[in-house]
Amino acid sequence: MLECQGLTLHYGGSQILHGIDLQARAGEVTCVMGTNGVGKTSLMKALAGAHARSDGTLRLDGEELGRLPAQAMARKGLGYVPQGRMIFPLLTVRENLETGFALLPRTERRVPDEIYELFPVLRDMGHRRGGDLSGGQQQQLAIARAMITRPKVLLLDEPTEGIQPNIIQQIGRVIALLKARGDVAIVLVEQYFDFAYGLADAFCVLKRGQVALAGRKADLDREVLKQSVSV
Ligand SMILES: Nc1ncnc2c1ncn2[C@@H]1O[C@H](COP(=O)(O)OP(=O)(O)OP(=O)(O)O)[C@@H](O)[C@H]1O
Repeated sequence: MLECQGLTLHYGGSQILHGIDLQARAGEVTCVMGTNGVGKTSLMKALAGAHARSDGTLRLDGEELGRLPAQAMARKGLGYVPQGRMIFPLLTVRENLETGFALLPRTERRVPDEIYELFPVLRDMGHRRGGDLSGGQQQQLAIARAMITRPKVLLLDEPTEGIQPNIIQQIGRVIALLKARGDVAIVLVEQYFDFAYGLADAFCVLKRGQVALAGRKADLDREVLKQSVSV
């Protein structure tokens, strides 16, 4: 389980996150929601070590994680799929996957069969350049690359952004399959309410850098939740 408490974050002099508490359990999807600019991406960056938090504690399976840089966070088990996917457009699909190897011991540097079972399109397109893939395929590649390091936590920042509605379902299926494995805690930033509601087990709604509403899906009223994330 990933637990953060009292997390704060600044960009220079401006404070963006004001004491966020969040828990994400293995085998569950914890959905971070909120309107544009409330700090969702900043929270993901802080969890991934992509931008250092200013304060607050972070624990993974009970182990306290200091303010580690992104590579060290990844080694600890935090897999991060940033907004915009950040795949390498000129590298092939296979090479993009292999960039995840840097974090693994030499003996474990191979793409597990399971990755291709989850994302068959990546096997078929192994020699194509990342930049030639569709948005949905790139998103699958970005998730697969994060899975190469066998993370305990998968941080997904708006995986449906800029993707055609029919492909969004494919992404949803992949997230549901990863959740069903039971060993990964998925933290999902998502704007599409129905998509998020279908996948989530728990919610954390942000407003101006603070938690406005949080809880388990079963304990939250759907309409109240929907209202809290609408503009
Ligand atoms: N590198 C940065 N330097 C300064 N301010 C930033 C930086 N990145 C984000 N911000 C500001 O921090 C606030 C929160 O941004 P953030 O991207 O975390 O929000 P968000 O909820 O993810 O928004 P969106 O839904 O639009 O992606 C915004 O006011 C944004 O302008």
